[in-house]
Amino acid sequence: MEQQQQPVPLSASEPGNFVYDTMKDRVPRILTKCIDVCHKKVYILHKDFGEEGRLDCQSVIGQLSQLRTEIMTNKPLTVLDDKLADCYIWNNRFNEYVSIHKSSPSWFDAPWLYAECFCYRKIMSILSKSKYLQNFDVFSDQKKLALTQSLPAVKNLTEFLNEVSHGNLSDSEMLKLRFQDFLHISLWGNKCDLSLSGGEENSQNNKEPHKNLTVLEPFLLHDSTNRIFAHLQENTSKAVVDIILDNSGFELFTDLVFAEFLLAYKLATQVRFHPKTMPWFVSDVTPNDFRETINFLLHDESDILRNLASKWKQRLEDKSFLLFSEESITYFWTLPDPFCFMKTVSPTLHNILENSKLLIFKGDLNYRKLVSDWNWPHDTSFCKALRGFSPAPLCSLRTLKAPLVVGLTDEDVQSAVKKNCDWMVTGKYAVVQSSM
Ligand SMILES: O=P(O)(O)OC[C@@]1(O)O[C@H](CO)[C@@H](O)[C@@H]1O
Ligand SMILES: [Mn+2]
Repeated sequence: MEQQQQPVPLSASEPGNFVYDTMKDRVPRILTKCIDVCHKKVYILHKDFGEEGRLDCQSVIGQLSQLRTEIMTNKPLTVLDDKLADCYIWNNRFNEYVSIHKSSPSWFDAPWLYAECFCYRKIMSILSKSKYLQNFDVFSDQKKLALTQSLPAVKNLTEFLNEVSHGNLSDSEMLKLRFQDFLHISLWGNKCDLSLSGGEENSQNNKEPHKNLTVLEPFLLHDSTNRIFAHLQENTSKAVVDIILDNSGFELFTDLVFAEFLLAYKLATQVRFHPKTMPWFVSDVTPNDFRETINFLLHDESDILRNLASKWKQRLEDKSFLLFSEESITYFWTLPDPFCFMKTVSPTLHNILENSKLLIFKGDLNYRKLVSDWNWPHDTSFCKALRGFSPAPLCSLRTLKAPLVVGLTDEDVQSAVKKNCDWMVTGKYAVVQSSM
């Protein structure tokens, strides 16, 4: 029996793979877009705040440019000197790394999860120290555009939800089929991600996301949907479901629609949403994005969208939708830590999740953190890869955009490799995996 290698964290230390290309090309390209966005602010800040405003903006641009150069030339990461609540935790991670490795982490040699997350935390640090850009979301315009360009799909999905709501789902088999539809629509909504696209527009161009879902089935390498449905059908008296969100725009809309379906058909009594506490991986949802999305739909010219958005506004008021926005709870989601550290690092959040009936983790970065971003053998069980993280029954709805995956058989892997050598990193393939 060959001794299985101990899995290790992915890193960009070896050229010629997706992780290396991400740090060498895609992350610098995302930073260039940030710099361009800030350049457009110089004129406005100069007009509104004179020379002081212009200099403040130029200083941010200079620091972002320096960050980009440091990444591209594999310089060491640094400690942070901002006043944000999690600053000490990041500096603890830096010092822990130095004490183990006897040298500072560098952008290509540090674990990829640490380095990539640190890049977005560094952007936040630079903006937080500026006088006039400290609350500026440098990704805001890209996230707004992603939503407006997905409007045709948003409208068609709303019509589908209305049709289903007027249909008869008393039959459990019909309910299961519609559950499958809305879960899969939320899953495939994860393709709309601006980090993988390097910030390039990546909205939902399939205008009828609820049709031809069967066409996508060959790309769904593992599907625990029925197991998840069975779990939600058990004792539905008090059923809190948590959605740990990923991308704003179309994906957020599909998550809201899925949550609406769960509540309308009594598969949940409350849905709690977990956004990121700061702008993250370009398109990840902040509390502001969540509120602005509902507010944007509230003012759409179509009454079906306005009606749905006003229902969701009401749900936020009656708490059947609950949005976590308090930084003392949300900060964990933007740390570099694998989720198996949550109980120690953020016991408050872990306690909250322990009251859940089901935790739904959306997207690739959350998957990476569920499995510690380690290069596990593909046939490692999903539960083993969680390394003991289980505050409640959980599942992951993930389109594959990073070179790691667990819970697959050899034939699953071989058939995907045959079709597309980049099968793990294009977002074309997906898994629905659960701890149950
Ligand atoms: O979490 P998401 O939005 O599904 O994907 C995030 C992502 O685009 O960024 C990282 C690479 O830059 C990978 O985890 C993945 O490709
Ligand atoms: Mn994302």
